[in-house]
Amino acid sequence: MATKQASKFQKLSSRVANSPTSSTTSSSKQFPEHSIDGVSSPASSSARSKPQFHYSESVSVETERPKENVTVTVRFRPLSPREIRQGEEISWYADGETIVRNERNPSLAYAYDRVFGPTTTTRHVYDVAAQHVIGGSMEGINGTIFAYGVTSSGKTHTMHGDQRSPGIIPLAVKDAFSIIQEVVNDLLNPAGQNLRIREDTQGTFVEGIKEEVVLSPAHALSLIAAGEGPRLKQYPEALFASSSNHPNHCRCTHRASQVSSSET
Ligand SMILES: Nc1ncnc2c1ncn2[C@@H]1O[C@H](COP(=O)(O)OP(=O)(O)OP(=O)(O)O)[C@@H](O)[C@H]1O
Repeated sequence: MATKQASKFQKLSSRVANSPTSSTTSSSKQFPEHSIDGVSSPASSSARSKPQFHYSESVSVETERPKENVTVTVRFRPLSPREIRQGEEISWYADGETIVRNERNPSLAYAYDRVFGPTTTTRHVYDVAAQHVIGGSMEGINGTIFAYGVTSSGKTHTMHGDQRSPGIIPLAVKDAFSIIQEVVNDLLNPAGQNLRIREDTQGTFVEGIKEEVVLSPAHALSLIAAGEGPRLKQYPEALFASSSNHPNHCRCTHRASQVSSSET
């Protein structure tokens, strides 16, 4: 097919930095330099893109976390009405779930962790390529998701979206809050239910939460034990399984001098 202009596509990268105890062994596969999917790679003639050298085993990202720490996902957008009017045609397309191929020269192809065609919804892109980063961050694993691409390639559409089709950022925020359930109950004070998390110049705090000054390890452990009682009453399943209703003990450490100065 004759082409006038490469179709717009943008890349979504997600990075999950493993915790120090996690293995950093890579599962990536090295292409023979001149071959992707049995065809010649642009890597042999140009250094335009690096990702063609590596791709993960991977279409399994939908069901399990990718084994790579850094994954690169490509999303094509459809041609806009204006581009169609101007007679522009698609020159790169998604060939399956991991290959981007050139229409004019089919031997020109790049492989990525995941490739989405123009009919894919943002929700699907999120579920496959981003959700695991949010889940990981809830478990304490640092993660970054960012989009890059030429102007008008669809970065804003993918990351921010709109009311009708929310982007990765609102979907991630919603997910994060549904994971932690938005509810903070004070386990040391039965009256302290559904407390608000607030912020002031000193930092983030839970409004109205009961604070205890602990003076010894035994005192601290007795308070933790006291908090376990109401939690098990509220969430008996916590006895048997790990749940998202984790007791979060606010640890406020003051140096002795600060405590005494605040008492005077
Ligand atoms: N997957 C998609 N499906 C339908 N329309 C899309 C898609 N991606 C982008 N668009 C549309 O294409 C146009 C350009 O997209 P967008 O503004 O997101 O690009 P951008 O990469 O953020 O551009 P810039 O870098 O100039 O800010 C917008 O009108 C947007 O609605």
